[in-house]
Amino acid sequence: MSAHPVIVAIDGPSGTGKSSTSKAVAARLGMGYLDTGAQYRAITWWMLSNGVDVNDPAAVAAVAGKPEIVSGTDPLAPTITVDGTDVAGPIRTAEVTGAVSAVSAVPAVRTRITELQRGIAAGAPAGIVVEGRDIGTTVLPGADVKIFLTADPEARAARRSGELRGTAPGAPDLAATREALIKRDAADSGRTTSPLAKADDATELDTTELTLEQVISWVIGVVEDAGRKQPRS
Ligand SMILES: Nc1ncnc2c1ncn2[C@@H]1O[C@H](COP(=O)(O)OP(=O)(O)OP(=O)(O)O)[C@@H](O)[C@H]1O
Ligand SMILES: Nc1ccn([C@H]2C[C@H](O)[C@@H](COP(=O)(O)O)O2)c(=O)n1
Repeated sequence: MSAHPVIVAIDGPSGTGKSSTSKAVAARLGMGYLDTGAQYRAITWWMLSNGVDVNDPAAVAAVAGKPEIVSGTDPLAPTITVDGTDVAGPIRTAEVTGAVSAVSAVPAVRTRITELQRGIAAGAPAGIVVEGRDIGTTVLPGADVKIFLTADPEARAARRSGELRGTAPGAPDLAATREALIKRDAADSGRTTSPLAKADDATELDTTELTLEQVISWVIGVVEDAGRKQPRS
């Protein structure tokens, strides 16, 4: 048996396949799964729903401790609630996507959400795959496995655009999707507190030319290797 439940950090920009890969890896290995972007989206949704000016960092910071955000970590049925309300749908609107980078750049928001994430990871009995932007660098610097996924903006925009066309009538075209994605990456990488970044000890995988199944298999291989290397108890 492993000395402790394995913790896997998967970071990278939007559309690189973090969520799809993390969910599948966690499900196949019987681990928990945490989508940290959903938590930042949830607090952003709450700010917008409560009339907080998301472009005023002081106003956001003043109420950052108010909403109660609860994440369910079953990879086959991940959930997210704010003050008891299921927000899995509302957090994916264009309005939330457009505001989330500003809200998540506020240090008080990051402190609050980081504490939440660390608590969830520490309490995961079978280990957990945590995906986001700063998991390997800041949230869980001691993670057993750190992976940083990348892909060309064109591939990422095509993936997102296909996904949006399938679910949202009147969704933005490929060029608009690419532009929005690059803008969000720049904001997430450029913020002062805990920006999107590869940890020095993370392994980078470019997924541009890979199928989702190839990425999943590669990550499972890395996680299984790390489990084998753990000291036995
Ligand atoms: N290697 C791949 N090849 C083709 N499509 C992929 C690949 N990886 C993911 N996808 C598809 O791309 C879309 C975006 O993937 P996913 O949501 O997992 O990315 P993400 O990195 O979590 O993005 P975000 O940070 O914005 O949530 C999904 O429709 C997914 O099925
Ligand atoms: N660890 C994280 C995860 C996410 N964010 C912010 C920045 C993203 O643009 C936004 C939404 O994430 P997504 O749902 O697209 O994965 O949340 C962050 O700052 N740190």
